[in-house]
Amino acid sequence: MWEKFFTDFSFMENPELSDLRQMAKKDEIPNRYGIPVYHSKIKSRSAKFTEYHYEITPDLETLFQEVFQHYQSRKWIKVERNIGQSPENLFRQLYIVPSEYARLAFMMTHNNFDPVGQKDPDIYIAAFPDWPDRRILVFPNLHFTMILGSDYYGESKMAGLRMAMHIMREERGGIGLHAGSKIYRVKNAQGQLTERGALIFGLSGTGKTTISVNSHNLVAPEGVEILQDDINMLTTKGNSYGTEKNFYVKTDSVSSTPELQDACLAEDAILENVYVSPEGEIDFDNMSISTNGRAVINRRRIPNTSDRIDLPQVNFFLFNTRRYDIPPVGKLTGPAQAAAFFMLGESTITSADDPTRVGETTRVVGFDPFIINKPEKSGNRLYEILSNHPIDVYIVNTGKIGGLDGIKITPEVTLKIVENIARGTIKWQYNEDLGYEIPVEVPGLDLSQFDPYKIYGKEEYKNMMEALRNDRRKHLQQFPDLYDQIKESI
Ligand SMILES: Nc1ncnc2c1ncn2[C@@H]1O[C@H](COP(=O)(O)OP(=O)(O)O)[C@@H](O)[C@H]1O
Ligand SMILES: C=C(OP(=O)(O)O)C(=O)O
Repeated sequence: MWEKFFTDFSFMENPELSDLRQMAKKDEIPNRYGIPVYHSKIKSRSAKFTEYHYEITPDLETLFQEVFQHYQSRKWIKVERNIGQSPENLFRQLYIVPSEYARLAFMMTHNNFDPVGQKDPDIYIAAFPDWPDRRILVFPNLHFTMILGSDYYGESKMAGLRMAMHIMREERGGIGLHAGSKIYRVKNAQGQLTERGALIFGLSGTGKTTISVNSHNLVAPEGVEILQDDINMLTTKGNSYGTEKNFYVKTDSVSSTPELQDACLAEDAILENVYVSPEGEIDFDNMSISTNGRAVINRRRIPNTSDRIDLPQVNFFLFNTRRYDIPPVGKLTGPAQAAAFFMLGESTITSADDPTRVGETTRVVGFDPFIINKPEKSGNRLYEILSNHPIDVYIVNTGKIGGLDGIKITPEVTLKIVENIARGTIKWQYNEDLGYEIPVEVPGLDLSQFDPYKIYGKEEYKNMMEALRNDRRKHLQQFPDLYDQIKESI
């Protein structure tokens, strides 16, 4: 019966962007830039209200009927878009939403690719933003997501990408990753120009976008190419397909990220839950509407982008981790340890997650809150890919060292480290206490102020790391299908 949502309502099909903006005009907050700004009722993803269903029970069938009847007389918009650009790996997505919520259809249309070519839908999303109960129902086997009671665009966007990542793992032999992508064209230690592809992982607020869009002030013939900032599809061949035509960035970092500023105030930006003053000024740093202000921006307005979004070869991963007890960077020992750190998904809670719990440790498999089920399957797939391709994996600490009031590892320090990773110019040494390599020397940087042994003392730090590694091993025991292969590496 769920299919009826996509066939039996009265639809306006694939309206033009300009028509969608017109239809959403009633929701716009006027501003001096004349760009669309909307304030939604729900301002972040409803993770606690997200349910996964593998069969349609009589209760769900009744819910479908009730919802269908309630919305039957409404006018609807149907948006057909592509996730991904390569004919070899794209996903056709059907999205329906009542026409009162044209702003959501507007953002979805802007964010994704035109549906070139004939193709049956791979992904179905039906949004009922004004249903009185909030429930996000995910049906992995049907490739269908039903959004009840949320008008936050991120819920609709991630419904599509969450399902695409699942299909990638279950049906296409690869793995969907919560990671941005970029290409470095840099001189290595021998002075030769090399091209290195990077995937940048991290939970919300840990610097994925900051690192993904940065130019590192490289000068031609050196340079970067910015590909994606959120979701990538890694294949067993070691290449990675991008997913989004444009970016849906958090606007709290716009003021400190010059690469994003123009794009966020351009005529083709769409802002969500960003503050507008009574005089019509847009203020990204004013969090009174939400700490989760967002913008769909034209990716091509970010310097160093091109039309391509796919990464031909992945050479290294960055696991962004915001912690208070590890050095600014570490190099993992090999595929088993990389798979272990992927399963650990270690970080601390940032203000993007919950401003009242900043600093608490958290672990999310794959640094990815969008894995639907069987996380070990993702870990095993990654292990397999890393075992067959020489991909180096680095832990990048974008937090502080020495506790909540400790020494801040600034974006400048992190960006210099990442540049040197790309060049291959860091001198590494194995550290017994951490169980992986840490830098002895990073050209152009003095990392001595971040030395944990100076901050904590030799004995105390050794004990702290021993406790952490024991805790990691204990945590990983919940993944028995992978544990035996990775336990020695921790
Ligand atoms: N060492 C660091 N590396 C990267 N970002 C940092 C660092 N320290 C602080 N930040 C700040 O943290 C925020 C990270 O936000 P963002 O890059 O949007 O994260 P994400 O894309 O992972 O959600 C930015 O405001 C950035 O300036
Ligand atoms: C859209 C979301 O995902 P991300 O933070 O990865 O952009 C979200 O979590 O609301």
